[in-house]
Amino acid sequence: MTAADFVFERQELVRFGHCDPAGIVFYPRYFEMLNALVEDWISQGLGVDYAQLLGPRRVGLPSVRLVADFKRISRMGDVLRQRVAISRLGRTSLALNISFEGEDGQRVAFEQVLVCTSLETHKPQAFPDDLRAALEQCAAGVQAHDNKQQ
Ligand SMILES: CC(C)(COP(=O)(O)OP(=O)(O)OC[C@H]1O[C@@H](n2cnc3c(N)ncnc32)[C@H](O)[C@@H]1OP(=O)(O)O)[C@@H](O)C(=O)NCCC(=O)NCCSC(=O)c1ccc(O)cc1
Repeated sequence: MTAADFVFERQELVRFGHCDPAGIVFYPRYFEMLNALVEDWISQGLGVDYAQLLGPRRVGLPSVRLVADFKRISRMGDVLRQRVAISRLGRTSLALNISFEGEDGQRVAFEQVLVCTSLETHKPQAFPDDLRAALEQCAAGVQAHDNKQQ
């Protein structure tokens, strides 16, 4: 995964409330950071309001697969660079690679698969048109960038 593959990036400060008595990030807090990152990418990066999607539009994006590799510890006051890459866009599913990095290198690497569902039936359904168009545009941007590199 190179920098050109990432479609969304931001920084998050590690706070007191993220840490355990050992003074390092407690791993469930990383999953909360991951969830917030994906919500904000969809709303801010893709321009599809996540609260509207889950609320009035009744579209869910539950995770069906989530793998985490914890490579280095993080402490209060660290700034984590958080980056999202699309590894596969299917009919109803979206596979992501997500990286949290500190000054010493990668802290956590996630592989996540989300599935688009109806919150009425909790069954998989195709992505709504606006979300699919934004995801396709995002993935195509990375592709175009990759082609330029070659
Ligand atoms: C989501 C499901 C309805 C999908 O049903 P399935 O029977 O698996 O559907 P399908 O077999 O048709 O698969 C659907 C797609 O997912 C893909 N899929 C399904 N499982 C997997 C796994 N394990 N790996 C990769 N891809 C998968 C599959 O390949 C299909 O892809 P497409 O080709 O792109 O269509 C069902 O798996 C389910 O209900 N799982 C439980 C989900 C759950 O409870 N997750 C944890 C809680 S969700 C959560 O925390 C949350 C946080 C924040 C939010 O905003 C929303 C939810």
